Amino acid sequence: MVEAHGLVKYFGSVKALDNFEMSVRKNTVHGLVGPNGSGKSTIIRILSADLKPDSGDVTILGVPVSSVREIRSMVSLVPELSAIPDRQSPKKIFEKAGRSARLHREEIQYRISVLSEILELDSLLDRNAGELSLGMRRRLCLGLSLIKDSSVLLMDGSLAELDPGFCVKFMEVIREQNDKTVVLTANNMSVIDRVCDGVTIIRDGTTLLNESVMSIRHKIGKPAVTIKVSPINRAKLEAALRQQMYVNNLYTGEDSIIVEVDDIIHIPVVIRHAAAHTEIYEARQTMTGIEDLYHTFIGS
Ligand SMILES: Nc1ncnc2c1ncn2[C@@H]1O[C@H](COP(=O)(O)OP(=O)(O)OP(=O)(O)O)[C@@H](O)[C@H]1O
Repeated sequence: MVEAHGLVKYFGSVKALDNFEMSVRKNTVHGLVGPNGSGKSTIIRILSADLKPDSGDVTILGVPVSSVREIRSMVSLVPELSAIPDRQSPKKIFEKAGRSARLHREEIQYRISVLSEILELDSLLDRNAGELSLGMRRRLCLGLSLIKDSSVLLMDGSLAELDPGFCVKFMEVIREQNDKTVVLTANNMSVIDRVCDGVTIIRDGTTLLNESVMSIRHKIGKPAVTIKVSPINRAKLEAALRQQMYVNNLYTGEDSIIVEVDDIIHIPVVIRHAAAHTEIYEARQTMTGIEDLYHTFIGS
């Protein structure tokens, strides 16, 4: 549905995206997670046809992002908080957004009533937006992206300051509509674990993992060992481990490897195997889970 392949983007001499890859399935909520400065906003800007990549292919529902007009009609970017005027009421702000989306008056009023109920803003519609709490202004931003009926919602940090219970409920409403795909960015895995169907982990503009959250969850609870190893012979070690019957999965981070095994008794065997190939700096028994994977990948 959203496909990004071999994306490269420079800002002057800064390489913000370096061969970035991402696949997002239709009608899913997909998280893009990575440390500060890893390239998340750059990707969101490219997906919203606000920024051109230097090279690579990006399509949304088969349409290349270079078809700016078509992409903008399919995609809605949740506005930043700074786009909310303090001295106008949420109702007026919604009405203005509805008119910009060329909706009829009745349609605008209908959408305001539906959205304000979903966003629990009904009792605040006539207040000045500047008097609303931060979370309520965030909800208003989400509502503004929903006033027109777009197939793709892009949320760049838009769930910050929102309580987790609301985020889960909100995404359920989006899922029930059966025709919306969400790409959201986050700096931590808790939001991904709660609301996403798929996740892409990015570091330094490069994709480290693109997988469904379900398949990651299936791995939770499986015994694993995280080993920090010397780079010498590391590739050979990884190839050798992949050959072992007792190794279920192997994830490679910058300086460590997570080896998921079928039974806890195989953990010492993995460590012996690793020691035969290269120097081990640290070995820690873990259970594979979303948080573990993330920290291994980004090296924190
Ligand atoms: N307009 C710009 N001009 C110059 N450099 C930029 C510009 N936009 C982004 N960058 C650089 O590109 C890299 C990626 O930035 P980006 O904003 O995409 O990261 P991010 O993952 O969204 O970060 P954060 O989590 O802090 O919001 C950074 O090194 C950043 O300094």
